[in-house]
Amino acid sequence: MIELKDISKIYKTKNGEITAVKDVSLSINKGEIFGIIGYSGAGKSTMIRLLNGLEKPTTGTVEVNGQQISSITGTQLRQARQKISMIFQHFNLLWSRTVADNIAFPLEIAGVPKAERVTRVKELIDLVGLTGRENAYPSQLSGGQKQRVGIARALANNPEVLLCDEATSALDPETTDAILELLLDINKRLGLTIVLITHEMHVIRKICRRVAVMEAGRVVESGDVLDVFQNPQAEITKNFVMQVSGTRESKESIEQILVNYPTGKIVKLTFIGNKTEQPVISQIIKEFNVEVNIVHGNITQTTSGPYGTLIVQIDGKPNQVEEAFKLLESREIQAEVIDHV
Ligand SMILES: Nc1ncnc2c1ncn2[C@@H]1O[C@H](COP(=O)(O)OP(=O)(O)OP(=O)(O)O)[C@@H](O)[C@H]1O
Repeated sequence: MIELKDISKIYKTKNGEITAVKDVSLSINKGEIFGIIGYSGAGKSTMIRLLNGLEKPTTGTVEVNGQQISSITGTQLRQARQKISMIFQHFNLLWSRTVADNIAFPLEIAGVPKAERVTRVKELIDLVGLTGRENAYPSQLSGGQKQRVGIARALANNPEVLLCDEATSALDPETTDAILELLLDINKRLGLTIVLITHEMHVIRKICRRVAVMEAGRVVESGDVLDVFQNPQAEITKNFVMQVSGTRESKESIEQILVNYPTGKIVKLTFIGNKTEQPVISQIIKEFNVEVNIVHGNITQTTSGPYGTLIVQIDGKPNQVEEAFKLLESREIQAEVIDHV
């Protein structure tokens, strides 16, 4: 559906060249929700602009829905862009138009006749849950409602791809979740391909099936969300995963435990899928006569299943601790010994 091949984007500025995107190759499947995560300056916005043809890559090719966006121009590009819609962090609504008229705007531009527009706007208002608010102005809406208008407007011309540029970054956590649920629902109902950029792992965890992690213009890691959560490779990915596993907060407790309990091992266990439901801790206590102190525990849902982390101190005779590790390994539970913070 979307193919990025060896993309680099170099901006020429007064102060020299800036490489915003470097050697990126990515494949995004039709109908999937794909996340691109990175801190500020990683190159995410540039990636979005390359995907919708607002920027041309310096090298490499961008193909969307069978069309090489990176090489077409003029009418051809305008037509292709009608099938690539976008929602924004600050909604970008027209403040002097009502909800219904904002949603009708792209239909007017596409030359859709009035009667058809009215029907379509009604459908879209129902789809995003804004029934009853048709005649309100953006200034009378909450942030979540504004983003619902943004989503309805983006869907007006039946796009194939929806690009989400930090679409929930201006919203509070509850509203963020409601908007992410709506995106998930739209993805399921319409089979729409969604690419979202964010700096929040929570967003990735909640709705993406696959993720690419960007740092300094490069994709440093990519794969299925659960795999990346269970086995993050790059340092930056580990930091992002800590955002959802809550292990960052437990740093102090681990420091304290290392001081208070110099014996035994502090271990981070990572469980995924149905392994989160196994009673392994009670089993290692019973079978190997080890002591287990729980330092931190957390379980969250991803679209591919649950993901849990548990930080424990395991103490006992060395051979028994070793046996306990073997049991964990045989259950495919990842155990990582933490010997410093
Ligand atoms: N039009 C431009 N001209 C010059 N440099 C640019 C331009 N657009 C982006 N850059 C630079 O490219 C790099 C990547 O920027 P980009 O906006 O893509 O990152 P980002 O991950 O989206 O970060 P943010 O969330 O802060 O926008 C930055 O160093 C930025 O200053």
